[in-house]
Amino acid sequence: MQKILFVGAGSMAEALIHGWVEEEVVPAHQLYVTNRSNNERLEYLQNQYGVNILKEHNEIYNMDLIILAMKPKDVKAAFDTIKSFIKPETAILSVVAGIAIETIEQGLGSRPIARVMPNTSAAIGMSASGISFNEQVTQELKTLYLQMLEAIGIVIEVDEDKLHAITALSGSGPAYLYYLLEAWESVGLEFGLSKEVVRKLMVQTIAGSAAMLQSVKEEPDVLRRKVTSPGGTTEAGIRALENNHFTEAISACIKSAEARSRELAKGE
Ligand SMILES: NC(=O)C1=CN([C@@H]2O[C@H](COP(=O)(O)OP(=O)(O)OC[C@H]3O[C@@H](n4cnc5c(N)ncnc54)[C@H](OP(=O)(O)O)[C@@H]3O)[C@@H](O)[C@H]2O)C=CC1
Ligand SMILES: O=C(O)[C@@H]1CCC=N1
Repeated sequence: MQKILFVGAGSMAEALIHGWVEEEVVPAHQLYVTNRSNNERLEYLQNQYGVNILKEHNEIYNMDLIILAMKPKDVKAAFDTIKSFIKPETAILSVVAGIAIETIEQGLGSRPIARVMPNTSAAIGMSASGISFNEQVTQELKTLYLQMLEAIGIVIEVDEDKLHAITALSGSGPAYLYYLLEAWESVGLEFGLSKEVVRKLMVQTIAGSAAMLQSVKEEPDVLRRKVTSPGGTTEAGIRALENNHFTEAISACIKSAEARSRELAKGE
């Protein structure tokens, strides 16, 4: 894989570039970026990570891998711009939520196509990614993709239909946790603690809980019960969550995201 082009240069492209360059998975000089119009953004990525800016569309012909990293609504326009410049052997890796392999085949022709659903923690080597392939992806190419994704976190191969669920769970997942932290932080401030202190406590609490789940190998409900003393503070807190329909809210959150991914697949 000598030359890799990101078509779309936003948050997700940057997270992957950051992770791959930092983890020395792909040298920056092999990475190229292009977008619709924001040249400043391309210059920022060039200055920050040492990647190349694609100068003209003819250069697309030299790419070994094209990573699709635009919003789902922009996919069609991007296909129209790039399709006549892509050579038949060039592989495609799409991070676009909801857009099916079949749609990419229709837009860019029959070729090796993989869909990956990473998350923005790829930037620090902590992505949780799901991946699916079409039949033209060789075992060698699969292995390469899995290595590239394992270098920036964990990766799980699934049937393409399950990517909707992975998008809803771990693709969008960081945003749910940041949203939780926003709420947590504002209560901490209400109690008169400094933002710095609350942040330190919450980050450590989340990291510690995740590490406990990973190392102690007990179910979340067992770990939860160990924190919850009868008649104590946690019990009071959990009761308030129940009274405010916490489980229903989380279930609705993830199911709405999954349903939205399916809508995106239909072009809605
Ligand atoms: N952000 C996330 O956490 C995750 C995102 N994804 C997926 O990654 C994709 C990108 O998301 P994100 O990075 O957040 O989006 P951003 O809005 O940050 O970036 C989108 C990029 O696409 C470019 N673009 C738009 N239209 C075209 C076009 N026709 N040709 C070339 N480039 C184009 C934009 O260029 P310009 O600025 O010039 O308009 C911009 O660089 C989405 O499909 C999303 O589903 C997947 C997993 C997680
Ligand atoms: O919100 C989105 O549609 C994308 C997909 C997963 C995370 N961000």
